[in-house]
Amino acid sequence: MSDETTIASEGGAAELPDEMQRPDSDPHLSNGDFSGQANSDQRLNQFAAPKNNAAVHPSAGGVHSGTDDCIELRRLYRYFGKTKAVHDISFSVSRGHVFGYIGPNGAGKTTSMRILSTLDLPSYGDAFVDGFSVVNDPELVRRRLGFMPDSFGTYRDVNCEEYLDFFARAYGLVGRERTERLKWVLDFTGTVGMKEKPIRGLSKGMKQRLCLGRALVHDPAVMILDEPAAGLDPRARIQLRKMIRELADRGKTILISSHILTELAEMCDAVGIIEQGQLLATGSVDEIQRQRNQTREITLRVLDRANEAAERLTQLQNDSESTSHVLGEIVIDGELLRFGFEGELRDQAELVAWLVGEGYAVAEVTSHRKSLEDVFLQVTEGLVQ
Ligand SMILES: Nc1ncnc2c1ncn2[C@@H]1O[C@H](COP(=O)(O)OP(=O)(O)OP(=O)(O)O)[C@@H](O)[C@H]1O
Repeated sequence: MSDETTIASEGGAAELPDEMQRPDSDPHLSNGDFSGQANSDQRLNQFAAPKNNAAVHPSAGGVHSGTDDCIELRRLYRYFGKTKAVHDISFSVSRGHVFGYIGPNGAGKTTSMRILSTLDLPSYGDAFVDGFSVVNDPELVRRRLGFMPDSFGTYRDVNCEEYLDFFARAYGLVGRERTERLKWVLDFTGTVGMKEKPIRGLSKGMKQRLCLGRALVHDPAVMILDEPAAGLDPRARIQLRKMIRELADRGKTILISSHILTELAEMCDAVGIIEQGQLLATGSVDEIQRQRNQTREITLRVLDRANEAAERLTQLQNDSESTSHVLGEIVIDGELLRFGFEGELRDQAELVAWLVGEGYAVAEVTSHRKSLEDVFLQVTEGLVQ
């Protein structure tokens, strides 16, 4: 996680080529309105401008992408001196989808999320939230976005309800609308029972719920969640996962970073794997697994003559040069034969049929692709800048 207070002093983009330089500023110091600065930089316009098929958003008077992409990163760069925290990242997330952002420590996840949340500016490129540019329309972005940072703020002495009420007021909610919204948020996040508790007395899981509530209080279209499950116990993680899926089913678009890869695999419609500021792979978990890894792990339970069956399989692999599948080394564990298998499901079915045809009693077949965790380890190299 980056330190918010260091942005202004360390925000140079020294390594970027001249034509890609953007004058830096601290968005906090500029009172959140840096659209003037961005507009004055003509070099930004090629990326801040709408796509060819873009339409003008009628109500807000700004620019809408005209597509169903609710989050879009377009050739995004963020350098801190020599550190390429984000280097030419582009991807988009469709409305109502959950996108998992996976990467090792220091990969650039928080940096990109902070840019999307208008807490930092890109060195080059742009990002769009519900069609609005974080560079040119940060105010419009903020109204559509709920950000859950990976650390809680410092409001320790207020209680949970006062905390949520403060943010609801800050977003301009008044009267019955505010009361009803707060009630919904407390209900949805399961924080009703602790609404009068001071924040300093909350456990980690309770704080995470409250933080999610804060991000939801103005009913944003887009949610950016930076490692929301960090430090939660298994039950709380399952509950959080359900909440996130439910929010997506209600039409919210969600970008979520996590180190708990199996969790992301279950919850996300698509994932992006990032390392050293670069996007190494993107797509649905299934697509990435298929692209990166044709290998399935197969386990067969062969009754009576497992050793002999293993020998015949190895012989078959060595003899037939023309087969479309490849068998890895076979590990024998009693009745179980385990091996990697590169090929289609149909090839696998044919292999099992052949064994049965040869008279072996194949009692069980299990086959699965490598997990997201395996693919992650295969794609990334564990490099740190
Ligand atoms: N304000 C800053 N000043 C200088 N360097 C920074 C700053 N913020 C981030 N960095 C650097 O940018 C790189 C990416 O950091 P970032 O926090 O985005 O990674 P991350 O993927 O979120 O990591 P983690 O999973 O550990 O939170 C790191 O090398 C980090 O040291």
